[in-house]
Amino acid sequence: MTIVVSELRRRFGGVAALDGVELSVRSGEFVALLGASGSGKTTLLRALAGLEFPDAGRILIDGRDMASVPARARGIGFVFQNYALFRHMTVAGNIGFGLRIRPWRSRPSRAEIARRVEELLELVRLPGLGGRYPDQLSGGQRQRVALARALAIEPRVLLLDEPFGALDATVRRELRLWLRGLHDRLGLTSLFVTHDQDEALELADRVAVMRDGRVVQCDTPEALLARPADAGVAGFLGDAARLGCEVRGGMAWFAALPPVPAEGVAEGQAVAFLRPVDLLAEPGEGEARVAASRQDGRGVRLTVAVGESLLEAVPAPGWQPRRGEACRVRVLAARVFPA
Ligand SMILES: Nc1ncnc2c1ncn2[C@@H]1O[C@H](COP(=O)(O)OP(=O)(O)OP(=O)(O)O)[C@@H](O)[C@H]1O
Repeated sequence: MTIVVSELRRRFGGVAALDGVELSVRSGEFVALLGASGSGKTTLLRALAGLEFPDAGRILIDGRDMASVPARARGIGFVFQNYALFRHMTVAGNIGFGLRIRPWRSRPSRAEIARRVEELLELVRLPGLGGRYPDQLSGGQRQRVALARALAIEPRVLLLDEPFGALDATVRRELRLWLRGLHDRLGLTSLFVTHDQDEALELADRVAVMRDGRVVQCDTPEALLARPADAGVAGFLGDAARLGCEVRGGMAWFAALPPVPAEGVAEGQAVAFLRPVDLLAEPGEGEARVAASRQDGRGVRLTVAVGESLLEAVPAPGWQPRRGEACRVRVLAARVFPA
């Protein structure tokens, strides 16, 4: 299923929640919607699901205009962070709900619904738990039930709004990798809202960055990090430090770092975004000093004091830096925009 959104607008009083959204999702793609709070992510997802009515613009799903298609007829499954399960219903009751409320003509038989529910419980790795009530499950299990409920109608498009927002980091990571596998296996087309950039960059084929009711860039994680469309996107992604500089003769010049190429950027005051992996700290007398060193999942990260700034950097291979040690910092890459 392809999804094409064009010129989509939705106002709430004085607020333009959607201000001309353009987005195109290919069949089978997993796209993350990433953006600050209030940028319009949930409103866009709700409009796609048919729960919100745009003031203007179009939504095409597999080429079909959705304007007059009600939510139930869109063939879309959705999971919201606070889309609570029905507490008075068992897990099996919750999962089969979407099938039981179908018009009788398309409603499967009771036996067929029971069979399908068992299949879905297997799929979300909760076999045998159909008789439990939501209160008897962990948060992660509940979200998997919500997912099974969304999948019961055999949607081709899946919309997820911070589905794992309330879970702790370890469960969250495990569930998102599992979800990505499920998406691939079922051949779904998925849109996933998050404001966790690691989640977006790890999971998605492409990430659509939203700001002020618009998609400002939609690209692969690699392309977003390497070529952010503007300073706003660059600042939002990749734990980048922001450093003032001046562009002269195709180079960006810093107060206390060596210059880097900045081709195509207008001469004058500019701002550079430097990710930790862009800065290589090497032993030796230089202007910088090691302020701190820590190990994270991606290896050793140094905090180096350079002039007035504290910057995150990676150490040269084989070097075991000590705190306070002098070093030199090489800039491997930088994204530079006019100030
Ligand atoms: N029903 C509503 N009534 C009034 N204003 C609304 C309504 N829904 C959304 N808004 C406003 O529209 C803007 C976009 O909201 P939306 O929930 O889409 O943002 P979001 O990117 O999903 O934010 P978050 O990450 O905090 O969930 C916000 O300014 C919000 O206050």
